[in-house]
Amino acid sequence: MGRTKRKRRQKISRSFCTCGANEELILLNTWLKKNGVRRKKELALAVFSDTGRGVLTKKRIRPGDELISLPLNLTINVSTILMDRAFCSIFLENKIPCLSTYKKTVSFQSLLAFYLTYLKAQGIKTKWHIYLKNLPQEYTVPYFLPNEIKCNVDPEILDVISNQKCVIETTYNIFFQLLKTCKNSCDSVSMVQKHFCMSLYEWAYFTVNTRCVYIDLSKIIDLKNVENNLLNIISDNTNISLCPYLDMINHSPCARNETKLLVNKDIENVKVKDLKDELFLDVTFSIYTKNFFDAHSQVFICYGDSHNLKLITEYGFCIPKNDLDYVSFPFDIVLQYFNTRSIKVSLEQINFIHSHGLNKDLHIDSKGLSYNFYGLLMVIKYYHEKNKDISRLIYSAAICSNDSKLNELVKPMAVDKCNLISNSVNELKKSGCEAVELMNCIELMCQYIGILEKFIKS
Ligand SMILES: C[S@@+](CC[C@H](N)C(=O)[O-])C[C@H]1O[C@@H](n2cnc3c(N)ncnc32)[C@H](O)[C@@H]1O
Repeated sequence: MGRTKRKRRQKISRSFCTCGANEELILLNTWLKKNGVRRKKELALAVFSDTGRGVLTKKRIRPGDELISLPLNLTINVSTILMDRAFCSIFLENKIPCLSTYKKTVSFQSLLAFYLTYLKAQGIKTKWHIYLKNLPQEYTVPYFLPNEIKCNVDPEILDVISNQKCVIETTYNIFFQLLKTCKNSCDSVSMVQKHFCMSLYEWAYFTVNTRCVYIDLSKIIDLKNVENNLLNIISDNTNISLCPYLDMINHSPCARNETKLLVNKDIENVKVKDLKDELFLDVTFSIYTKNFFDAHSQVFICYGDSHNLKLITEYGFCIPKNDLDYVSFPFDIVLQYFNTRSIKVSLEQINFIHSHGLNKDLHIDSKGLSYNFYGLLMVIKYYHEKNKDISRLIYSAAICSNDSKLNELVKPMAVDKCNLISNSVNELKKSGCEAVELMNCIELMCQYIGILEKFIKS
């Protein structure tokens, strides 16, 4: 390749602009440095044309390199909440006996979101205000789509949104009630009482959803033997934390990384009552990459092997032509379909299907029918045939699943679904709405159409 061509190519691949002059980000960098963040000097924040804001490396990065290391007290984790006496008082000094009334009813994610609204309400009075200022103002998840658009969005996506709505509304109502009946009237509590509203809570919920990192603190803090503690209302584990700067790194399915918690050996099983901010100065959370990154390219980590339904609904972005995508067929819909085609399914067959778990994970992906879907169709087609040991047949399906008669059995259903999705996509395109969250839904629905068309042609 000649020099001019090489230069032109470099220009094309450098589709980003750095954020060096952004005042908020300069403040964030200064604050992080002052508080002990260690990160590769060559990392800088930049806005990329394809992924938006992310982390750029100015020099080549190699597998094994540490990207960022944060002292634990520079992350917002379960101990941050437990050490915040005023925040805890909302639950512990309340007219409602909230630890028993709401015992195991609130997910840690919801509590962390509530804590974020509490911090946000403090304005510049919280030590986190520079971090909070640099968080996105809004999120591109379909949860925020207007109702008139949602009616044409795929039911799979709508299912996730409706679960999110249910969790958000239930926990919002609990926190709203607790703020009303809280007996502590210190400044920080009054501030959150004044500012707490649904839009702030939704923002906080999706901030946590899109940015949290898994950190298991169970070896450091004794979170089991706690009575009369805010933790009593938590229904799940507390292993998620907000990590400034680390949460600026975007996702790539090809990225590989690992995290390490480096703990001073004196710190072990600390009792909740003994928690102190200084304790965690010597505990650091580090992330290491296992990839090469060229100079002047974006650094990525992997948020987990995720199909687009999850990426779109939980994180607000999608990966084009994601191999992990699949089209689901709920069992009751499949049964309805058999009914309309006069394909008889006996009670005996239904029992067999349930006892072998073949009523779950029924889907089609780019390789064809899922194992369970294939097994289910075997039961439908061969269960009553003499000389066929159905259990053995299902077992053999794990090794070889190329009975084209079984595909034919459900192709009309795939055709119907494909047409339905195509019509909905056309309606969505007609809406004129160009919001990222809608474009992502359309991308996923088109991916579903592609998967189904391939299956129908097979
Ligand atoms: C942990 S944050 C990463 C930093 C974020 N871009 C920012 O500006 O603060 C996760 C969010 O970044 C965006 N994101 C991450 N990976 C992406 C990708 N591959 N393509 C597009 N957006 C991505 C999504 O909005 C996601 O919710």
